[in-house]
Amino acid sequence: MGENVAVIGTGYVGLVTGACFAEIGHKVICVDKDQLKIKRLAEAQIPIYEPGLQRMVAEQLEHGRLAFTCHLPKAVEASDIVYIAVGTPSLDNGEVDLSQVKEVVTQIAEAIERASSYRIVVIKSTVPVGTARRMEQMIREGAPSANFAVVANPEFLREGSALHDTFHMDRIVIGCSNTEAGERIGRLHEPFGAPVLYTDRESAELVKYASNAFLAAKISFINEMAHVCDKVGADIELVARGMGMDRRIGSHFLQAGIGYGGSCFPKDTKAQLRIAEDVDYDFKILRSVIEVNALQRERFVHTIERALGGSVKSKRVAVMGLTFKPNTDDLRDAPALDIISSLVDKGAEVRAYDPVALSKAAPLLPQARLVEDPYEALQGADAMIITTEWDTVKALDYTRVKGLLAHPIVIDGRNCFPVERMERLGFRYVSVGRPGSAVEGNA
Ligand SMILES: NC(=O)c1ccc[n+]([C@@H]2O[C@H](COP(=O)([O-])OP(=O)(O)OC[C@H]3O[C@@H](n4cnc5c(N)ncnc54)[C@H](O)[C@@H]3O)[C@@H](O)[C@H]2O)c1
Ligand SMILES: O=c1ccn([C@@H]2O[C@H](COP(=O)(O)OP(=O)(O)O[C@H]3O[C@H](CO)[C@@H](O)[C@H](O)[C@H]3O)[C@@H](O)[C@H]2O)c(=O)[nH]1
Repeated sequence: MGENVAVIGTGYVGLVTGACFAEIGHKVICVDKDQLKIKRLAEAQIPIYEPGLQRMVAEQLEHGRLAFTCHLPKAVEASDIVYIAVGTPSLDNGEVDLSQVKEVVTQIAEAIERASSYRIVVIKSTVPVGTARRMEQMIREGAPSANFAVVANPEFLREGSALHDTFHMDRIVIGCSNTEAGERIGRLHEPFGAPVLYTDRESAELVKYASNAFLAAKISFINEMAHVCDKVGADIELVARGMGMDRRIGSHFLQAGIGYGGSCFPKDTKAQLRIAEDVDYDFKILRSVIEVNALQRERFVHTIERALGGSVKSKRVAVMGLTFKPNTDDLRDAPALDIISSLVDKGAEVRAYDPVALSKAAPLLPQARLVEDPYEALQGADAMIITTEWDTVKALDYTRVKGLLAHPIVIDGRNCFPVERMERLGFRYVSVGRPGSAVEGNA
């Protein structure tokens, strides 16, 4: 049976959640305080690049199963289940900024009090352990006579494959203190066909941070192994493949490169570290994971310097890819941004290409020339630098690329090509952790 669901916050998570719930037959109202965004969404104009999402939103709007509003109280009144999917960014000290969550919880409490019928409030935003319990207290204080339950239901989708991830979830984690409310949230998800794990709310909140921290650890581990490979002449791709064939390890998240970025791993690893510190626990592994990831960007800049004879001063470089990974236009904590800033500080002239994020990147990169045509970026450059493994970058005509570059040097932070292929084409090819493509000198 379809439920009436309100989703508060129309960022990646809110929008994908709302559209997918509508797709499986629920009636969904998405709420945001950004009026312009809501006006555009109501016309099926999507502010993010996410394959398939625009079409799904347009179809669900047409079917009348999806609506958009700025009016939170009305949406809560019209719904039995209220999802919170607002942002939880990092503060400078690594702590999670819960101001967006607190703001909506206050408004939800007022609306529930007025509605005077049962509501399930679900926190989907990534929040520190204990937040669901504190939300319940906040709502109780703001709505003393309300009948409600608070459930923790963290989100595990990845940007760029968000719809696929939602329809092929490995698991749904539902943290609740009230079994009936938890089971209703389980039934809400039934059409997705994923296994459900019911937990207490604190454990559900921690599953989210633990999962991101563990995946980030896999990445930092393989990046450290890549440095060892460079020094001993082994091939990180083969090492990762050999490790991944062991089902206890698994083959995912063992791609060496320039480190993780994005809106989640950097902030969530810092938040988990902070959560541990708050209970007087020094989470040593996680501290190293974060440190290694920061170093990875610096090391890549040193690799570029060494490949260009020791300095990038007055060198022109073409940077391919700005987003933190392909198939998204999200630039939050994208490694390319730090790498470009550092190259510019060291005196390089940077031209950068990205297939979808140039307009979002323009205010963030005033020091670089942003170009829509990758070949224009490469014309006369001293080196090509690959920072995001976009298909459009991998599919360039590399014979033409070689002809355009002033020096045939490709420094690939994402190991896009077999070393032999690039050598055959006549490039000096520098990549991560592979024999024949390391650059001399210490990392
Ligand atoms: N982005 C991802 O891939 C991803 C995946 C899993 C989990 N998460 C988590 O999900 C949460 C949301 O992430 P996101 O990337 O979608 O966030 P976002 O910052 O892109 O979007 C948040 C939205 O909430 C809106 N908002 C803020 N305050 C509001 C209010 N008072 N009323 C109505 N709307 C309000 C903002 O206008 C914005 O549109 C975060 O906790 C994040 O850690 C994100
Ligand atoms: O083997 C790998 C895999 C990923 N990355 C990098 O890691 C970052 C994150 O990638 P990915 O996890 O695919 O993207 P996100 O969209 O940030 O998704 C992560 O963060 C989300 C927000 O919490 C979670 O919901 C997802 O489960 C989790 O994968 C990117 O910079 C990737 O380039 C690597 O360097 N090597």
